Amino acid sequence: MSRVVFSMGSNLGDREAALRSAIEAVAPEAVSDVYETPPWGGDDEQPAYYNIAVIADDPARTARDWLALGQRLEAESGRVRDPARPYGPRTLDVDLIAVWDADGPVRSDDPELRLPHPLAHLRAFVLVPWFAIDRDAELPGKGRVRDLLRDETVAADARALRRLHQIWSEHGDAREP
Ligand SMILES: Nc1ncnc2c1ncn2[C@@H]1O[C@H](COP(=O)(O)OP(=O)(O)OP(=O)(O)O)[C@@H](O)[C@H]1O
Ligand SMILES: Nc1nc2c(c(=O)[nH]1)N=C(CO)CN2
Repeated sequence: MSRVVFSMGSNLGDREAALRSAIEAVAPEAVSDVYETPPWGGDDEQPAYYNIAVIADDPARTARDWLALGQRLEAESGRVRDPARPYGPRTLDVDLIAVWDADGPVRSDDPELRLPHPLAHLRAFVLVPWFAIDRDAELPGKGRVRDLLRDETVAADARALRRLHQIWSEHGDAREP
């Protein structure tokens, strides 16, 4: 088995369409509503993001496969990287937050794939959508998402998020906003 939690974000172009294409490509088990979130990380001169959390399960895929899929989706969205702005605007960002295989949580220090994602516990735009689709969510090594959301800074950031609308339904009838 291989279960993955993705954080997906977009703040350039048609944000909704970029997220929809990515959702379709991963054949998810659960997808959060869309949240509008202020840019996190200090590069504030850019549009608000649309962020979602996505859970997918595919016994045939390894963590590396999920990474490759995410990177392909980013490229297909037309993402252009600006080395001068590591946290600059992007058409699509697909981050692997955590992956579990048959042996439990996958751990990796490889810069190409760090797991669990080393900054996830600090990011309300990751934790709030994830908690919304899994009340028992746990970030390996950091604890329950429910508890991580109680951190003062994370909680303050969480108050600045705006839940917008549903983007996917398990019955296959993803709704227009
Ligand atoms: N858990 C992970 N999920 C996605 N990419 C990762 C992960 N760990 C390492 N990477 C690597 O990070 C590199 C930079 O990715 P990207 O520019 O999208 O980072 P970012 O999303 O802007 O920043 P952050 O890693 O802080 O979320 C990629 O080349 C990828 O190989
Ligand atoms: N609100 C928000 N801020 C970000 C995001 C993101 O998806 N949403 N992604 C980043 C790099 O992964 C950096 N900052």
